[in-house]
Amino acid sequence: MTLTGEAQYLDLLQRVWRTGVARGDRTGTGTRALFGEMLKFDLSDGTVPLLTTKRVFWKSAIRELIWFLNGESNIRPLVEQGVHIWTDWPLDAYRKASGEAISRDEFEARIMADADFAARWGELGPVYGVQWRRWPRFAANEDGSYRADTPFDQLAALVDGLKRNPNSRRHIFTGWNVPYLDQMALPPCHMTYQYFVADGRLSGILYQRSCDLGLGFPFNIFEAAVLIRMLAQQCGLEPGMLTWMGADCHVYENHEHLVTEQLRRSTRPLPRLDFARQPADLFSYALEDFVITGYDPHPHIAAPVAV
Ligand SMILES: Nc1nc(=O)c2c([nH]1)NC[C@@H]1CN(c3ccc(C(=O)N[C@@H](CCC(=O)O)C(=O)O)cc3)CN21
Ligand SMILES: O=c1ccn([C@H]2C[C@H](O)[C@@H](COP(=O)(O)O)O2)c(=O)[nH]1
Repeated sequence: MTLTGEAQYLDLLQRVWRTGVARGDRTGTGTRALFGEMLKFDLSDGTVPLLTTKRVFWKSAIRELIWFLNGESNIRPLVEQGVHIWTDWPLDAYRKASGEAISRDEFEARIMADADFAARWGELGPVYGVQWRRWPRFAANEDGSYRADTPFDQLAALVDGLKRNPNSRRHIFTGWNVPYLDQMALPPCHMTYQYFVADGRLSGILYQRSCDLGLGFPFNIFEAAVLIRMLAQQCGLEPGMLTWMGADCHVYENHEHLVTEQLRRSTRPLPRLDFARQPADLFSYALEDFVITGYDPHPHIAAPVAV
């Protein structure tokens, strides 16, 4: 039987948990993993893959997506909006550098209160937003040396390309800027996006090199779908399919309670997304523009994030 929608995710979660290979990992937590998986979500009926077998904080996800689209790389604007998902990495760096046993709440309070502190300690490096909107670019001098040129806006170029040349097979953007990876708090996980226009519909593929199925996936798949919807709205297209390709698909060993509980639950209909208005461009959306209806999830399941 071919699984659709959220059932595919639950199936993957179960297969990874039951049959995944045990692997040590960078964080020291331990994972079970399968390599090379694909899931497909039909967006053409207006629904979005926002999981129903646990509550997903979709407003945080949209705020993160808007933060990427704004080209941001500092946690301060997220923290100011009550989004905590990126705090642990700068917090860990600060604790190691200062030796202070500062709590997460205190750290976030300082980030909000003190702009200089935020500039020094809230920075994630040239992560997603920077590469999406300001990929560094160089121009050759006559003597063969290079000088910095204006950065390249991959997202603006993508929208332009989708409008001007829908049949192109080159509608791609990526955060994987190899020489800058070691300056990033974390190299991109949802790293490459490609789009396809046919019969007036926009489809997309997300290639994710590394996926925390418990905590990362629910945000990643929803944001990838929302981005297709935004691009489609901007380009006068209808939504098509979202294909998700996961390379290292893992479940952290300390997420057993999440897996067990979530697999016990039955899926409910996926919610739909509508837009309250048509913003002028891809970079002018606000949270209020996203109207989610029919979201009736099972309760949230808390799980620790591996840092
Ligand atoms: N191990 C790991 N997993 C990830 O998913 C992940 C990283 N690291 N590092 C970078 C980003 C940050 N992202 C995160 C980080 C934390 C949550 C998280 O804790 N989510 C909880 C609570 C959300 C909230 O409080 O708003 C959840 O239940 O969804 C989700 C995504 C995705 N990424
Ligand atoms: O959007 C994201 C960001 C991160 N993750 C997960 C995947 C891994 O568990 C970690 C990153 O660790 P690496 O050692 O760099 O692979 O974060 C995610 O699922 N989604």
